[in-house]
Amino acid sequence: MTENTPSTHTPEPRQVPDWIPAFPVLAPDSADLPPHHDHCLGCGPANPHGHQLRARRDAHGVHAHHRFDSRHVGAPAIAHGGAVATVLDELFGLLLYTVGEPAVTRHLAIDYLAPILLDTPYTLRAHIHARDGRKLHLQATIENDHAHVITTATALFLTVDVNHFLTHNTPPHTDNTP
Ligand SMILES: CCCCCCCCCCCCCC(=O)SCCNC(=O)CCNC(=O)[C@H](O)C(C)(C)COP(=O)(O)OP(=O)(O)OC[C@H]1O[C@@H](n2cnc3c(N)ncnc32)[C@H](O)[C@@H]1OP(=O)(O)O
Repeated sequence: MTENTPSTHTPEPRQVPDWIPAFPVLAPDSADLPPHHDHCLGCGPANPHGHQLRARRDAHGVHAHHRFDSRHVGAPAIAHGGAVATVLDELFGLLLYTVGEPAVTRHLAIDYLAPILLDTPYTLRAHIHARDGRKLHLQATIENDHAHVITTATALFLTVDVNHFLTHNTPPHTDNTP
């Protein structure tokens, strides 16, 4: 083609890589929600350093039963606050299956009302408190097995389009060696 020949090439629409998950709205049922991707720190089943959180939809939002273990220790026998934050952030991320759109954490606030003990069962719940355009105002709790709320969290997630995840155009890191 010479310099003066008009191009007849039609650009391909931007391809969405298959590692970008769809976010269908899933109905409440007894099935575990799909992970964001296999190596996601919060929910990826193939990430040995991750929390491998498994959550389900319910009438209000999502819930999960979870135990922190020795990988997440802060003070002896107590879960590290950052590990707790990761799991809450993840649970909020799984709420997106009630929204049907990708969104990311803009603000996360946590009240640690009592220590979370390792190797102890907890129930986590999250729901959408309000939506204002792109802004998703989210709330969550962690209860112990006496139904005492020992952690509360709020978050602002902002919906984003798929280009948000294509900025670096690389798939998630799948090599878990340091
Ligand atoms: C791997 C494959 C991908 C898988 C997808 C998985 C997804 C799920 C994964 C889940 C994993 C777990 C989850 C994770 O780990 S998600 C990972 C952690 N989060 C991030 O990396 C996000 C980083 N931040 C950004 O990229 C940008 O800041 C975003 C895109 C979020 C917003 O930048 P953008 O330029 O677009 O927005 P804006 O700044 O114009 O703000 C918009 C509006 O919001 C209002 N506002 C802002 N802040 C606050 C505040 N604090 N209180 C009240 N309001 C606030 C603001 O005034 C404005 O309002 P208005 O003027 O419009 O009225």
